[in-house]
Amino acid sequence: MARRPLPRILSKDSAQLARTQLARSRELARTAADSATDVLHPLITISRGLRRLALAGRAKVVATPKDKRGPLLFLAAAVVMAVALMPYGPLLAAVSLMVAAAWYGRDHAPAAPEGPDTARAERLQSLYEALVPSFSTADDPAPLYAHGGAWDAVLTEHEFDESGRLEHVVIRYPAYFPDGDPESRARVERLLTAKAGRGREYRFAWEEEGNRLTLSVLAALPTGITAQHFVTAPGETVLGFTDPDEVQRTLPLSYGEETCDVPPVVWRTGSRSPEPHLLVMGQPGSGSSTLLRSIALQALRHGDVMIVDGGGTGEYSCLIGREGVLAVECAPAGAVSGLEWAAQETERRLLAVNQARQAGGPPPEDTTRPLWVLLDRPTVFTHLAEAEHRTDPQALLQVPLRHGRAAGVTVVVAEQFDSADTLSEAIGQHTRARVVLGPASPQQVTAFLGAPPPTTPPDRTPPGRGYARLGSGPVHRLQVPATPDPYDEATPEPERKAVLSLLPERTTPAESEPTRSLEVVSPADAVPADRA
Ligand SMILES: Nc1ncnc2c1ncn2[C@@H]1O[C@H](COP(=O)(O)OP(=O)(O)OP(=O)(O)O)[C@@H](O)[C@H]1O
Repeated sequence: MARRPLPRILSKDSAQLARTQLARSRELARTAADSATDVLHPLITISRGLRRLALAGRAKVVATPKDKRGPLLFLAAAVVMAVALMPYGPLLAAVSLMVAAAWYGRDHAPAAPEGPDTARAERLQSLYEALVPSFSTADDPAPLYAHGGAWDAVLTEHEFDESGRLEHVVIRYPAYFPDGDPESRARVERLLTAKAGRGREYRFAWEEEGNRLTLSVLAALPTGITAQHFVTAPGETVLGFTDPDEVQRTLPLSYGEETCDVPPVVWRTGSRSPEPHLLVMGQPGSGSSTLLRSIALQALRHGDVMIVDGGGTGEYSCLIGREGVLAVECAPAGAVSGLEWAAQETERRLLAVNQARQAGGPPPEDTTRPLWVLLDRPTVFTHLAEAEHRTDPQALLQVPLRHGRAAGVTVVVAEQFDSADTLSEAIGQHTRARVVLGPASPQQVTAFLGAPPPTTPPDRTPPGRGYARLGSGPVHRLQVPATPDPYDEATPEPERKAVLSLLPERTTPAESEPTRSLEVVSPADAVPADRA
């Protein structure tokens, strides 16, 4: 299989990756050409001078009347003879010729003006002026920023795209600017976003030690990556894809005959994971069910999955009756019985593991297969439970959330922003891996992830686009792989095929399974006898 840096299908979407590589190669070629020119410059000047002298000599001969050419040639020959007979004559003649050639070979073209053209210089000046109120105080004796001051002392690097829009700029700011204060930073970032042009995504990098702020324009993340078999180790789940400079690792992805390497956001689960449970938050239609489906397909490679779907739209029906799928519950009673079983199973595993440890043995086999509990919109059941005075399924999550890590039980919850305050305290406390999808204000992202988004919000947020943060790590931009419901008629054929190819074998005959309605399997029936 041919491996190329980027397939065409991806390069449309991930122009950033391709552009970075192209820019690097261009930069390399330009540097090599510049170095060669520097080394060969004297030689080039002398040859140019010799050529000019030869042309001047020829022109002189042509301009001399024919009757005077004979004496002229005689005179020249006499001079050559005299020089040849003089001590060091040939050497001195050669040196003089080289000096004359070097003089005549000088480049007389006026040097190209350094720095940006007028329009660009005006933009930089306007950016500088806009920053004056933020980066100056009245009592600064030597302000870096002053009205009418020179922008080139503080905007130390700048790049524009072909259309003349600012693409990258490094800004020096005074040491007294409170760059540790989020509100002061946000004010400057808002201002720069407006001045550099809205409608694009910007990353701001504050270098507090050097008092430097770097603004860079980010290309959109690729949206064309479909669900596929990701090359990961057991215990690793790909949440989506991010910027190349954000993570050390890349994953090979296949597109028909081609492959390309894309940087993933990998979430590690299991007994050593510091972030054993995940909470996904977003607006309706932002792609949280799609992310849960993607996680379920990856989890089923090594473990068992139980799904509790409060949305009740049948988005997980493709998983019903598949090997490893213990239950897909979409009714309140089923959700409660499913989660009761999950809590008991967590306790059983915990006890068995503890007993085995005390006996000095390895964990029993029936505790090692990961169990995943995926809940889409659990607050719907909370609301119903309140109305009917029944058990709130969220209350049953306490044990899997608290002890799941040691028992190999992972909980993933997806909820919408408007129901966030109905989520239980245990969910808030124990879900240290977080994803926010769809349109969200910087304040919402900061409150949910515990850190501000590293980029300005995109103008248009496609489904599956957002931010991810694992524990106290950095906030990553994220694009979830397209993992649509294969039974949805609107799903494009290639994506439908991709998802169907990842589904495990059926354990119930296909005829008995409804195509589009939801079947509810009791976990007690579904769990294999040796694990029940
Ligand atoms: N990562 C993605 N790539 C491409 N399309 C996506 C992605 N995520 C979601 N979509 C599309 O966006 C639409 C909504 O997705 P999804 O149902 O997952 O959102 P949701 O947040 O669960 O919304 P709801 O709660 O209203 O069902 C679907 O048509 C889906 O195919």
